[in-house]
Amino acid sequence: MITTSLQKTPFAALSRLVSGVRGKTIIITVPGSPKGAKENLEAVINVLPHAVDLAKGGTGENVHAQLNAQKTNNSKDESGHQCVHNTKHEHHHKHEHDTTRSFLSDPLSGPVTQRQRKSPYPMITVDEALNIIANNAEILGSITVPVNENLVGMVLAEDVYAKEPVPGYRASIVDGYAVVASDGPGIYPVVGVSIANVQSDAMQLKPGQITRITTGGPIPNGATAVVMVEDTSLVSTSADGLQEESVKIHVQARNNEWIREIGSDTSVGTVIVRKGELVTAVGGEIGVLSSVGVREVRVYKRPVIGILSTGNEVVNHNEPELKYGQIRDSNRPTLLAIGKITGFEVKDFGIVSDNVQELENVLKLALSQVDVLVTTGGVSMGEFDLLKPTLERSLEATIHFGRLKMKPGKPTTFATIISDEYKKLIFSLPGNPVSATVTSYLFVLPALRKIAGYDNWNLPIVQAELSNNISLDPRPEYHRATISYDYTKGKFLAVSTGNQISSRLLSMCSCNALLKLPGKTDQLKELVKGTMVDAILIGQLN
Ligand SMILES: Nc1nc2c(c(=O)[nH]1)N[C@H]1C(S)=C(S)[C@@H](COP(=O)(O)OP(=O)(O)OC[C@H]3O[C@@H](n4cnc5c(N)ncnc54)[C@H](O)[C@@H]3O)O[C@H]1N2
Ligand code: MOO
Ligand SMILES: [Mg+2]
Repeated sequence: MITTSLQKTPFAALSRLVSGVRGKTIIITVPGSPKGAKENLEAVINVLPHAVDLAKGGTGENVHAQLNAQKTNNSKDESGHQCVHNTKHEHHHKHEHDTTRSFLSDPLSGPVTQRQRKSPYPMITVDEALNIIANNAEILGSITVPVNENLVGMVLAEDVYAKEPVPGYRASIVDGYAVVASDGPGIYPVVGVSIANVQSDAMQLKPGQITRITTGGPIPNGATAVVMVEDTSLVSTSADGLQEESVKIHVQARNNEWIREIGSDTSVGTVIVRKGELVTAVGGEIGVLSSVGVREVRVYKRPVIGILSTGNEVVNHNEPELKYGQIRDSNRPTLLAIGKITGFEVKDFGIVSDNVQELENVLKLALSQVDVLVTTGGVSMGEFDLLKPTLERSLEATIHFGRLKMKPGKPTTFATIISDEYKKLIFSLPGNPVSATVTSYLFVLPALRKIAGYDNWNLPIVQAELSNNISLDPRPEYHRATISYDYTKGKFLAVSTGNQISSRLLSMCSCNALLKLPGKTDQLKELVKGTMVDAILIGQLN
């Protein structure tokens, strides 16, 4: 079965087909895919009568006789095993068992002549891909965490209410004098001082009296307003001249003027943050939670992301010198930075060579430690592009898609694997640096946001006007641009970052938006300056 499959794809060498005999029963395992199952079964179906005969304890002579009669071509290998070649099978080349064994030990030595020449993955649209990802990205559960600056980027797993009122006591909004408003303007004795500080109890104020008060100071019982110090004048002092004895109030205070009532900023029971809302870096959520005495909140667990680069030619970016054919790893530093800045915990799994065993080992190690694994490189049609077969065959991952109708990012691959009861997501992004970066924003980030519990996990989109003509690509393009708001025009303007080839990382520099451009048609070959397009915001507006 493997020999036949190898003529269709070198990945057959990764297959773990097992056949054997238990008692008198022949057991043959075939791959799960209908196509693979059919091909493999067809490869052995003609020898089954012979095998069954032998398994039943027969000599095989009957079958030999039949097969000979059918002019089936038999040959014998050195070990004496029968090797039956199906007459229907056409041999375009000589294949020997030694070669087969070497395929098995190292698929990379499989003959390139037998590689697949068409991708077996259907090309689906970006929207279809996003739907598939959304259906697989699940919340990981929730944890209780303290309220502090580390809460930024987390999403609430519960509605949180104010436990205490703010302010907790009637407080002055200004520096001045607490008065009984109905007393009106006039000269009054200063009977006390209420500064913003701990106090044993509220002071008492009777009509005809005033107290000095500072901003935030507790309003004495009986006071109904505060008059600003600017609206008063000193009349008399204590004998030593250090204290105010009486003060003239120049204005008519209104009832409750300059007083913050208990709970007037935040009343008990107010919803501060709702389930599904993000604690932003703007600070409001953390500030309010702190102000009302909420010391802990329940938030969704944030996914831990693993990042690795693949490729024999890829070396650490800080390598002092490059050998001929080597390339510095720009994908890993980029993706680590994106993961970190968007608020997720990232783990670095380094650079993995294009070797099935090494890939399998590192992928397994990474998947034991992370919720989402992001790899770059090795997903297209080259004979060293091993991610897809390794994921499917060595890790038993389910590949949901392996080719997208988009530029950059065509070979973007998405797989899942059930591990530790959780469904883990694997994004195998294309190796081209721009493709890896763009697809990490378009696919990985929304998935992370959905797992982290965001109500709205999609990236924001605004409309922007093209500042240049742009020729369209046959595939819908995610064109890198810098957008900024033009106040005179009252709209966003988009300036292309130049040559958009997927290897040119400079096109990502100063880019804050991905323009969604349609694929080229006979009717529409370019978008002209002035056209309004959707711009997916991936960076800050400056
Ligand atoms: N016959 C076909 N060839 C290619 C197709 C296709 O459909 N048919 N697709 C092309 C497209 S589109 C892309 S995108 C790339 C994707 O390639 P892979 O994901 O297989 O990535 P590699 O082959 O490993 O590398 C591609 C390119 O990127 C460089 N690279 C890889 N990793 C890094 C890194 N960490 N840092 C910097 N640069 C990296 C690598 O050296 C290659 O130049 O396939 C096309 N081919
Ligand atoms: O789709 Mo590839 O990502 O153009 O370069
Ligand atoms: Mg490749």
